[in-house]
Formats: sequence, structure tokens, C-alpha cells
Amino acid sequence: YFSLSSGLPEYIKIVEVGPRDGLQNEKVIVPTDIKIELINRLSKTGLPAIEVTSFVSSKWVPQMADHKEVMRGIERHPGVQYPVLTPNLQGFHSAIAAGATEVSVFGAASESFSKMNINCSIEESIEKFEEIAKSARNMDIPVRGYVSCALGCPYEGNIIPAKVAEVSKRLYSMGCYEISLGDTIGVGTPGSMKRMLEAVMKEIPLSALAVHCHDTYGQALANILTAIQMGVAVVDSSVAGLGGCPYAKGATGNVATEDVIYMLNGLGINTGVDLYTVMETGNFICTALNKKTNSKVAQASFNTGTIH
Ligand SMILES: CC(C)(COP(=O)([O-])OP(=O)([O-])OC[C@H]1O[C@@H](n2cnc3c(N)ncnc32)[C@H](O)[C@@H]1OP(=O)([O-])[O-])[C@@H](O)C(=O)NCCC(=O)NCCSC(=O)C[C@@](C)(O)CC(=O)[O-]
Repeated sequence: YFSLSSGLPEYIKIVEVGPRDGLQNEKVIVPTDIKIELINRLSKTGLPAIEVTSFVSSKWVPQMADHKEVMRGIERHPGVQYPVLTPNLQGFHSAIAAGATEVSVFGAASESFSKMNINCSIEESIEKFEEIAKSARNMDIPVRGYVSCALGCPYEGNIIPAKVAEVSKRLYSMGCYEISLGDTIGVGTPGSMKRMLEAVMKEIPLSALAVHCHDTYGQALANILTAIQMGVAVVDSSVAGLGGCPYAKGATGNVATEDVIYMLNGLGINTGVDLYTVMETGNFICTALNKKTNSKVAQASFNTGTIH
């Protein structure tokens, strides 16, 4: 739904990826009860979707080894989606057995990244995702699809928009209800975001697109603004700007949920999310991890004691 006056979406759905993308790269294993409390607190902020964990190999990503316990331990709030990452049928079946009701498959627009991240080529990954999509369809489980390296790859550098469009189309055609376009290493700019989205929008309805921006080069909010000006109405973000992919060296955190909400509030766009409660949750997880928040809005508010 667009506001006629601004040309921007009236409502933006925020997909909170902090408990998964935010924590997966933390070196010290975060206790399971802290992860559960983080998700329970996030559930009370008005966020419509919270990515809980990944059903991946604990040898590859040790931080996500407690996926079953986290999935089983959280309180689920009505109206909130709790997706989990599943790279293959094995992960899908474990996720469902642990009570997951939505899954995400995660592909890439770069061959090298696909190999490094999930140990198979793009083509092989599509076959695995098709198996998941088929089983999910039979069980009425919604599947979300990620495309990593949409604006650049840590191994290959530039990625052409046509490749992003091609992988996105394959995920959409197999039944993914939404395609989240990941700027995995945060190298994109409003220019490259626009070119990439123009290519993807030729293949996929705008209503099925999301953007997932990392802030490595400080471009995330500008890139998100570009995407929403083009009509994208789903934005992934991470509380306190935690995050980074273990297979994308040097990639810093995801864009902070607090900063996205602050920008959207300023644009008069509804998210249904309470900024103050998200900031308190950011404070909770940063204290638990003994680190400083990456959210500029949280830093400013704590420094000045006010929220604008
Ligand atoms: C995909 C695999 C498992 C392939 O790993 P593999 O070694 O090729 O798997 P395999 O099928 O050959 O099996 C080898 C072993 O892994 C086990 N295994 C096999 N599958 C599973 C599973 N699902 N869960 C648990 N265990 C599993 C399997 O049971 C076996 O165990 P063993 O017999 O040796 O004891 C591996 O490469 C992996 O776990 N990769 C982790 C990838 C990951 O989590 N990356 C970070 C998330 S992606 C991201 O952050 C980007 C994103 C989404 O945020 C968007 C963006 O910013 O771009």
C-alpha cells in the first residue's frame, strides 16, 4: 500500500534477524537462555517476524548448535512469525521436529560464496532447496528465500544484477513467498542497489521482495531508503546492529533495527514496532555480550538521555 502523497509504502515490515544473523558470528558461545530471553524480549516490541536460529551443521557454525533448545524454549506471540534457516532436507526435518512453522533457504548469486558458505554450487543448492520447498508445500510451511552477495561477493567482487535476478527467480518459482536480497558484505551503494533491484523487479513482483543490508561501508540506511523509494516494503535488520556472516570475512554488522525504525518513523512510515523497547532489548543483549551497540540511534539516545 502506497501513500499517494509521498510515493513511499505506508507500512514496512521489519524482519528481525538479530538472534540468528546477529549472533552467528559471535566468537564466544552465547548461553541458550540469553538467546531465548533475547527472542522473548523482541517478541514484545511489535516486530512481526523474528529469525530464531539456523538448523545448520554445528561444525560449521558452533554458535547455532543449540537450535533445537532455542526453538523449543521461546514464547511464541500470536501474529509473530519465527522463521529459521535450513540449508537442506536434514535441517528442514530437524527444524520441523523442533516446532518450526516457517523456514528460510539461503542461496547466493556468487558461485564462490555458495561453495564457501554451504559447500555446494548454486545449481546443487537449488536442488536442495527444491526438496525443502516440496516438503514444505506438503506441510503448509512457508519458505523464505535469501540471495546472498546481491551487491558484491567477498571472493568474486562485483556480481552482475542479471545473476541476482536469475537466482531470485528460481527461488521464487519454486515457491519461496519472499526473496530477501542480501548485501552480505555491505559494499552496495544507492546506485548499485537501484540497478540490482531494477533487474530483479523484471522477474519478481515487488510485493515479494525484501532487502537485507549490512553496514560495512556505512551505506545501509541509504541503500534501504533507495529500496523503499522503489517500493520494497520488507526490510531485514538486527537489534543493536549485531551480525555478520562467518563465511564473509570483514563484513560487519547488519543495519541496526533501531536505526531503521528511527528513519521510518521520521518518514511517517508505520512499522508497528516500538523503538524504545527495541533499544532496551539492544541494551540487554549488548550487556550480555559485553559489547557496545552498533546502533547510532541507541548510542545517541543513551549519550543524551533522550529519544527524538
Ligand atoms: C550446509 C552444510 C550443512 C553442508 O555441509 P556438508 O559438510 O557439505 O554436509 P554433508 O551433507 O556432506 O554432511 C556432512 C555432515 O554435516 C551434517 N549435516 C548436514 N546438514 C546438516 C544440517 N542441516 N544440520 C546439522 N548437520 C548437518 C551431516 O549429518 C554430516 O555429519 P557427520 O556425519 O559428519 O557427523 C554446511 O555447509 C553448513 O552448515 N553451513 C553453514 C552455513 C551457514 O549457516 N552460514 C551462515 C548463514 S548464511 C548468511 O549469514 C547470509 C544471510 C542469510 O544472512 C544473508 C546475507 O547477509 O547475505
